[in-house]
Amino acid sequence: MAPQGSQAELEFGGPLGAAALLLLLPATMFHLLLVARSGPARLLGPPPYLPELEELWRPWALLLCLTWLGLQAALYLLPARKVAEGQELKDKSRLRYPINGFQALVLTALLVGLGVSAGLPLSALPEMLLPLAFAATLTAFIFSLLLYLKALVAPASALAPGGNSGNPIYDFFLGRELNPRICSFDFKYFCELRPGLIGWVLINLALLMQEAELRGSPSLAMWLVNGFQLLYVGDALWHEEAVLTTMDIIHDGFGFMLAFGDLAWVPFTYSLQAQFLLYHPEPLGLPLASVICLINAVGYYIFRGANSQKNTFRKNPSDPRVADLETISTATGRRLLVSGWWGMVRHPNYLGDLIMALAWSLPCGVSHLLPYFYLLYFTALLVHREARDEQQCLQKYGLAWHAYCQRVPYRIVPYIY
Ligand SMILES: NC(=O)C1=CN([C@@H]2O[C@H](COP(=O)(O)OP(=O)(O)OC[C@H]3O[C@@H](n4cnc5c(N)ncnc54)[C@H](OP(=O)(O)O)[C@@H]3O)[C@@H](O)[C@H]2O)C=CC1
Ligand SMILES: CC(C)=CCC[C@@H](C)[C@H]1CC=C2C3=C(CC[C@@]21C)[C@@]1(C)CC[C@H](O)C(C)(C)[C@@H]1CC3
Repeated sequence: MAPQGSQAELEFGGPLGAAALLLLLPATMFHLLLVARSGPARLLGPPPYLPELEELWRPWALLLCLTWLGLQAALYLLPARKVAEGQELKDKSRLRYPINGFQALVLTALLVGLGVSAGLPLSALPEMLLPLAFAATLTAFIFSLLLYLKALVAPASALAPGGNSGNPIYDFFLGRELNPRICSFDFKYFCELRPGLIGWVLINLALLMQEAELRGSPSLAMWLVNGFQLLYVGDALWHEEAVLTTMDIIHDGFGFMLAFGDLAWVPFTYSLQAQFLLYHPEPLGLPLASVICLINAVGYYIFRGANSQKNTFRKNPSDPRVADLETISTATGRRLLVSGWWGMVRHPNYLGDLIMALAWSLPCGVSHLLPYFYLLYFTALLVHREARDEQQCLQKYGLAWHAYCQRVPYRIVPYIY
């Protein structure tokens, strides 16, 4: 049986914060979906109208959602080019994970291509976003409830460091079990990278196709947003193994926050720029488009460089690509990089990610705040995430972390933050 009432410090404002987020996150998502299609598209104003339950709840939407999850689960179960080992767990064991996410993306693209050429009306998807988002939210709620119940019978060694406070709302939100699995099927790893991320680019593509139907061809702004975000998703799946060292996989339990985040929030709010462009076309000239591409390329260069440098170093510190970098030792035996990307700021990967977020919004112009929602939300998420990670690193590395902070004083943006 799981121990109750763990003494770990509560995050996200404790049970009250978790209860507020349980309501606020879905409400924000529906607000964004409604506002994006409204004429004024005012992020901060009231929604244009409140939809009736009949507009949200459609059994076919739930069926479509479950079919999508089933398809992605089937692709996950296909033979993988590689099986990777995760970080060492409390009981000293390591879990094994299939590396076939990019293969799932390519196979999904082939299936969708075949479907479209056989008459599948993909461009009708944008009209279905509201009921689909409702179905995805419902799925995430029910799924999180099942995960919570599953954790009741999990051994103590399988529980996450947070998410086991004894308060049911807080634990339901944060997630109790670290790596919930049935046989070798890992629910958190599966959800983190596949249905939501691939769903996001599919929604983007449907918006691009509908724009082509409405206006004769997709706009340059729509091409850029689709291209940038496809690069981001393709990159995540290509470097799938790197997700095994992220905070979500190593530290966070699998509860409502990640289930809703992965299955509903990512596909329906990360596609906001493309949604906005469908209803609010933005003329974009080649010179400005080139500058925006350059900004995205700089962001991607920093993001990929920093993430790959850390992953290479964590996998094999004597790899020639990182062997010359300066490091400091810690009492745990693990070393910390203090030169290269990780000597510039303490989270260079967040900096690159934020620069890309700016490039995704710029094609939408500056007439509305709405397309900049992702940048604002993401800044808040990463600042909060950075603080959580600092806390965890301080616990892990103690004095060595202090030394690293002295050596590299800025967190995300050099000389600013
Ligand atoms: N698009 C989105 O919505 C989101 C994207 N992201 C992206 O996901 C990626 C992963 O982010 P996240 O999991 O938060 O964190 P990181 O990948 O930055 O991992 C943090 C960990 O890296 C290790 N580390 C920190 N400093 C050093 C150092 N100097 N040398 C060596 N190791 C170090 C520590 O773990 P240890 O020492 O134990 O290895 C630390 O806990 C980022 O690129 C982020 O931008 C994140 C959230 C949302
Ligand atoms: C507001 C809310 C619902 C919070 C939940 C946060 C999640 C949406 C994000 C937490 C960490 C994430 C990561 C990615 C997507 C968003 C979530 C799930 C990620 C898969 C995006 C692609 C990147 O390349 C990545 C693999 C590094 C990244 C990992 C973290």
